[in-house]
Amino acid sequence: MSDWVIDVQGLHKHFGDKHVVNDLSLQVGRGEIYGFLGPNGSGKTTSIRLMCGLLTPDAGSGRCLGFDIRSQAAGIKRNVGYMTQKFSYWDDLSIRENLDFVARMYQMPNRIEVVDRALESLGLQSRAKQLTGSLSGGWKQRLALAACMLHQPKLLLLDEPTAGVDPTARRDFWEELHRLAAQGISVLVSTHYMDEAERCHQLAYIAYGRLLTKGRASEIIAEQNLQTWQIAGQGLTGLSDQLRAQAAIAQTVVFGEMLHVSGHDAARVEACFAALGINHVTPIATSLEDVFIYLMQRAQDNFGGER
Ligand SMILES: Nc1ncnc2c1ncn2[C@@H]1O[C@H](COP(=O)(O)OP(=O)(O)OP(=O)(O)O)[C@@H](O)[C@H]1O
Repeated sequence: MSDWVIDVQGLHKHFGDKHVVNDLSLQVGRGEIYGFLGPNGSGKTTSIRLMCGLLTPDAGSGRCLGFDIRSQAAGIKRNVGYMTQKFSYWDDLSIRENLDFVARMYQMPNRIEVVDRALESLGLQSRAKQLTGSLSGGWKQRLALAACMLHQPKLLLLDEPTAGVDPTARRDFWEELHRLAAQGISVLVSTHYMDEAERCHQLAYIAYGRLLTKGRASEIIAEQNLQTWQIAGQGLTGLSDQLRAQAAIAQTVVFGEMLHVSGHDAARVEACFAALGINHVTPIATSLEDVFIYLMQRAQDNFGGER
């Protein structure tokens, strides 16, 4: 048996004539936090569902927690913790009742004890009787995480777990994920947040159903071989358009009062700056966000019309 917690090859899934997942191969190791990124509708949720046996692939094969994703889906479902994109607990049940419901679903013999332990680790014992609907977004996400950990899964599949949650609550949530990873639990997590992507051990970027790149953040950045400069100031949109029209400029992105300009050939990019009389330019490290914007743009150019 392979050491991978997730090991899938060549997965394909169509919905009607839409090719939603196109040749996905992915491996996730023990204790690894694996980030799954990509624009809306790129196939992240569908991929997660294929990997945990909730959907059957049209083609491809693989294992999750050692179970075959096609023939042993029930085993996977019993052994993973899956946090769906939408909060899926009952607002009009108390916190304890929601946790107890999940413990019943997993037919846990020692329900009261398990729920008590979860409440304690959440620091919510004193609020156990509070209606779940009255919790803040951040607390709801922590409750959802605790609920999908009740049966002590070795793998968590988290679909945009922190969407719409404030930065402090997101930070707390990620600290918890790292604590779990340090205990050997693997996490596959989809996100749109760059700071979260940077906190993952491994990343995969998917667009139009295809995996465009995977690896550590530093490897993904290095692989694109982009050099980046920053221009500070006002009225950067006009300058951005002007620069983007130059063949040597691969990409320009405005971040508030900063413009990031990227290209593959430093001498040619600097020649553009000189020709346009731009002299307040600082070379900076290319960020993960620069690279993802670049990959997305190229994906649109390459196969944007296919789906
Ligand atoms: N059950 C379904 N039937 C038909 N089409 C579907 C179904 N589920 C997803 N799709 C379509 O498949 C595509 C990929 O959807 P998916 O939810 O996997 O993307 P995603 O990357 O998770 O998006 P987001 O970031 O918005 O959550 C979308 O075009 C979506 O409308």
